[in-house]
Amino acid sequence: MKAVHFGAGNIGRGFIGALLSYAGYSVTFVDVNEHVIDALNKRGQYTVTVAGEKKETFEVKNVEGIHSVEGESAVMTAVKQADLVTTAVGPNVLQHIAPAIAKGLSRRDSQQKVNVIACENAVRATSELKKEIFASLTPEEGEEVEGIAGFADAAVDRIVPNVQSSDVLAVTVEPFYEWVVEGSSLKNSLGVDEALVVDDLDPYIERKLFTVNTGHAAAAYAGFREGYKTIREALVDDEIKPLVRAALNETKEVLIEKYGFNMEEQETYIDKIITRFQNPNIEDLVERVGRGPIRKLGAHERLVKPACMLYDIGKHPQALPQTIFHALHFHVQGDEESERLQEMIQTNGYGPALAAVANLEESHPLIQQIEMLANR
Ligand SMILES: NC(=O)C1=CN([C@@H]2O[C@H](COP(=O)(O)OP(=O)(O)OC[C@H]3O[C@@H](n4cnc5c(N)ncnc54)[C@H](O)[C@@H]3O)[C@@H](O)[C@H]2O)C=CC1
Ligand SMILES: O=P(O)(O)OC[C@H]1O[C@](O)(CO)[C@@H](O)[C@@H]1O
Repeated sequence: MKAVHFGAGNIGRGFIGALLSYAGYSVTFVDVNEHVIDALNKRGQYTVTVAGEKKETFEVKNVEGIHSVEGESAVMTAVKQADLVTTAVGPNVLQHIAPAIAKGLSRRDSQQKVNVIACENAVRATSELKKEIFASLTPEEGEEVEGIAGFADAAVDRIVPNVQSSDVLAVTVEPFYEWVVEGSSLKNSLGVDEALVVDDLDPYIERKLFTVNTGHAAAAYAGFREGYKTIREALVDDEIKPLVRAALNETKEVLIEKYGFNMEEQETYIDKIITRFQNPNIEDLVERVGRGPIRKLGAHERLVKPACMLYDIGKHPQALPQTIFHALHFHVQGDEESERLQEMIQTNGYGPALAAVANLEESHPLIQQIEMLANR
């Protein structure tokens, strides 16, 4: 079985690539980072360190790389021959890789099926990728591709921090992982026993995004504001851990209301996730977890969406707006979104800046609450 995976970064190497290789796929990584691609081709394998109570390492074998720009025709050929195409490039990059995937898919043998799965932290990222792919195809090509390619949405959960190492391929992961794939869209069997294939992804993706990612963001943005370097340091703070829990209690209400999750199960899920954030064997920087604040403050994202859902049912969230207010202070040199956000705030103020990035009216109660926090 052949897989082509776009994005040989933390999740690409530390989670999806490793899982696929273990399941028997040969994995061709496509990336813009030539050092990573050269190293993959030179060595054909890399080391993953699992940071549990005991550190364990294993080798991911049967891998190679293609540079996405220089190797454009090789990318097309790889997609043309693949059984599976996956991505972990970041939701905003999907539009840039879509044309190459479209080219490869449109040149396939019409009998040979393929699955496409975007493994990004976003609700229904594969559906977004599919739209971008079809935008590059003629109606005839689109019809052909629709017949042979299964576009399955997915949720990915594993904390994979940045590591400082002289080995460009080295990656450290937490022991926990969960890959949930919506089975109804698959065109053929995924062949990965570790993947959880479900009929309806919505409850899984929203539960994950509004618990793991909301909680992580709450720790990162409050931690950044208080001057902490890592998530673990932030969670030792007397005020930050209660804020994270309060934010997750608010998203818990949304999840119970929308999907009927069991209260106790959700509380156990929250406890487990906070314990994962505090993993003493992982150094995860608040700058990594908070990166890209404009995307994270989007209308369908981990902070604004659950807050708005609470207002919609007549509730008055406190911890989520407080977290959003912290997020509006996130400013890291080199994080282009954080720099742009600060410029927007300086020009227009907190409320209008949030209204613009979250696509809300300035009269929305969340914007009013942010203005109140800003004027305190
Ligand atoms: N790191 C984590 O703990 C988790 C990350 N995710 C999601 O996984 C996705 C990737 O995140 P990470 O692996 O952490 O980021 P990363 O920055 O480590 O990896 C992204 C990779 O994509 C590559 N890339 C960028 N533009 C490209 C292009 N045009 N063509 C090909 N490759 C390109 C980058 O060079 C990089 O190697 C994101 O959507 C993130 O939300 C999801 C769960 C956990
Ligand atoms: O910043 P992104 O793109 O969501 O990806 C990094 C993510 O990885 C995690 O650390 C673990 O899933 C998230 O909480 C964090 O948001």
